[in-house]
Amino acid sequence: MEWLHYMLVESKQEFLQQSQEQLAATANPIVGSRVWVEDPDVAWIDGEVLEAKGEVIKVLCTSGKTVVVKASSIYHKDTEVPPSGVDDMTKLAYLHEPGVLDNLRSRYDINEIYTYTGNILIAVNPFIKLPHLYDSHMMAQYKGAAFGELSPHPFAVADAAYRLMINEGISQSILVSGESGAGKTESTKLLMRYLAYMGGRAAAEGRTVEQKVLESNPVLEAFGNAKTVRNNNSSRFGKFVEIQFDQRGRISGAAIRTYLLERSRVCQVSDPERNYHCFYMLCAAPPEDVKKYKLGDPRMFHYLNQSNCFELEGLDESKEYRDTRRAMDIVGISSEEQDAIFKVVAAILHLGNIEFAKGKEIDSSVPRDEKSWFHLQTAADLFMCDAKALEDSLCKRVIVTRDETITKWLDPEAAALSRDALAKIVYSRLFDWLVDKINNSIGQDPESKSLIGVLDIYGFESFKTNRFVTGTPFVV
Ligand SMILES: Nc1ncnc2c1ncn2[C@@H]1O[C@H](COP(=O)(O)OP(=O)(O)OP(=O)(O)O)[C@@H](O)[C@H]1O
Repeated sequence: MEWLHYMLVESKQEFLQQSQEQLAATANPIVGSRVWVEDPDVAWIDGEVLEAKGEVIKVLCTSGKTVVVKASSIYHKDTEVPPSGVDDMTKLAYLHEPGVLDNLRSRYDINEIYTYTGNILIAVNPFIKLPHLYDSHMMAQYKGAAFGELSPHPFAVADAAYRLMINEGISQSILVSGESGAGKTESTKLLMRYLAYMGGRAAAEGRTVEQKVLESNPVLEAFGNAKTVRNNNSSRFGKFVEIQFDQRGRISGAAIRTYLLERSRVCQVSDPERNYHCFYMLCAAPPEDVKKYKLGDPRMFHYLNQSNCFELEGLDESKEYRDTRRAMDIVGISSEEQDAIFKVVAAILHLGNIEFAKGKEIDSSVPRDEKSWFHLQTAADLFMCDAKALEDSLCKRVIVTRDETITKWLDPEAAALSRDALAKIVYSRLFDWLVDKINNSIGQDPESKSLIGVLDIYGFESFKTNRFVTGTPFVV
């Protein structure tokens, strides 16, 4: 039950207050009552209290095991819950962790992946396609239905936000939060699809704003997504999509704001993860492009071969390259601009292959061998800059004081760090440029009356030891 995510439409106050009151429900369990106790294998297991002596409680678990636990570590079990669970967890007598997880599991077992907690929607990732849940017939059903009248669904959340915006004239936001791989990006797309359905214009009016927003996804994913331990297509950036509406509630513009791109991934990848998708797809481009950018097998490149994962099951990188190019055409990135983008991507790979050795001066460095000189020259050609200037920027540091400018040599380790810093900054500028380009193509409406924002805050990973701080966890 680890793939959960939460969507919040309005205030979280009510939920927090209620859960705090109900957490206190464990006091004084009596003999014969049903309780939850922690279990090392299944997280929580239910059982019956056999003995209660002050703080010490003896419980006969449903697994047949008898355990002795502290009164403060057990939770009452709600025996009134139907076997298929409840569709809104505020209906549970006890809103504590074992109760919530048990209810989500009961619903998941009958293929109900969505559950409310008041106006929060909780989704459990099904990891299988459920097209019947998201078709136009389903959207028609949720249109105008009161929140809670139909089964829990992202369309109901989007519908409630849309109606509040129209009826009260106030802009709304929907927060999509959860751990990596929980399904936030998929849910964000569903929310946008529904908002497009409600506020969309007729197809006869040409390519619509909502089409453009959805069409920009493959471009953003190629440059901002990567395979992680949890998710083969993990978004490594946060995204706030702002859909703007006119007086009549029709979509009039949109903007995508991105933040916190995980820059360290450009030059540091751990097994079995991968770098950003665009690097691998460029290595699998048609031979003329591979030749033009002096690329080849991804195993040749330091920024890719720190991990042993190069391919993704079921993914044809050369097709991904063609699809990304096509998506770039659609969002209005010209073929000259596309060439410039991929030159930068290739240059970063060459940059990563420059190694440094000690130079003649004390604590200085120079590219190590013929191979490093080749990659330096190629990176400079692709960046369209002078190779000597690039070498100096890696091997020297310029310090400007009030009175003078001092040039300091860097030793081989410092030069390698300076190379990685350049790769990261260039990549993140490229990403920002792409987002600007997409926004120009979608078009914002400075006159818009109100907007609905969808925040997809990317997943935090809960490892035993967190190597990188990848984002700020949200507490819902
Ligand atoms: N509603 C759904 N129906 C079917 N499959 C889903 C659904 N939601 C998620 N998935 C599956 O789970 C995978 C991971 O989902 P998604 O990329 O949306 O996660 P995420 O929370 O955005 O992760 P990250 O924070 O790492 O970007 C998807 O590629 C898809 O295969």
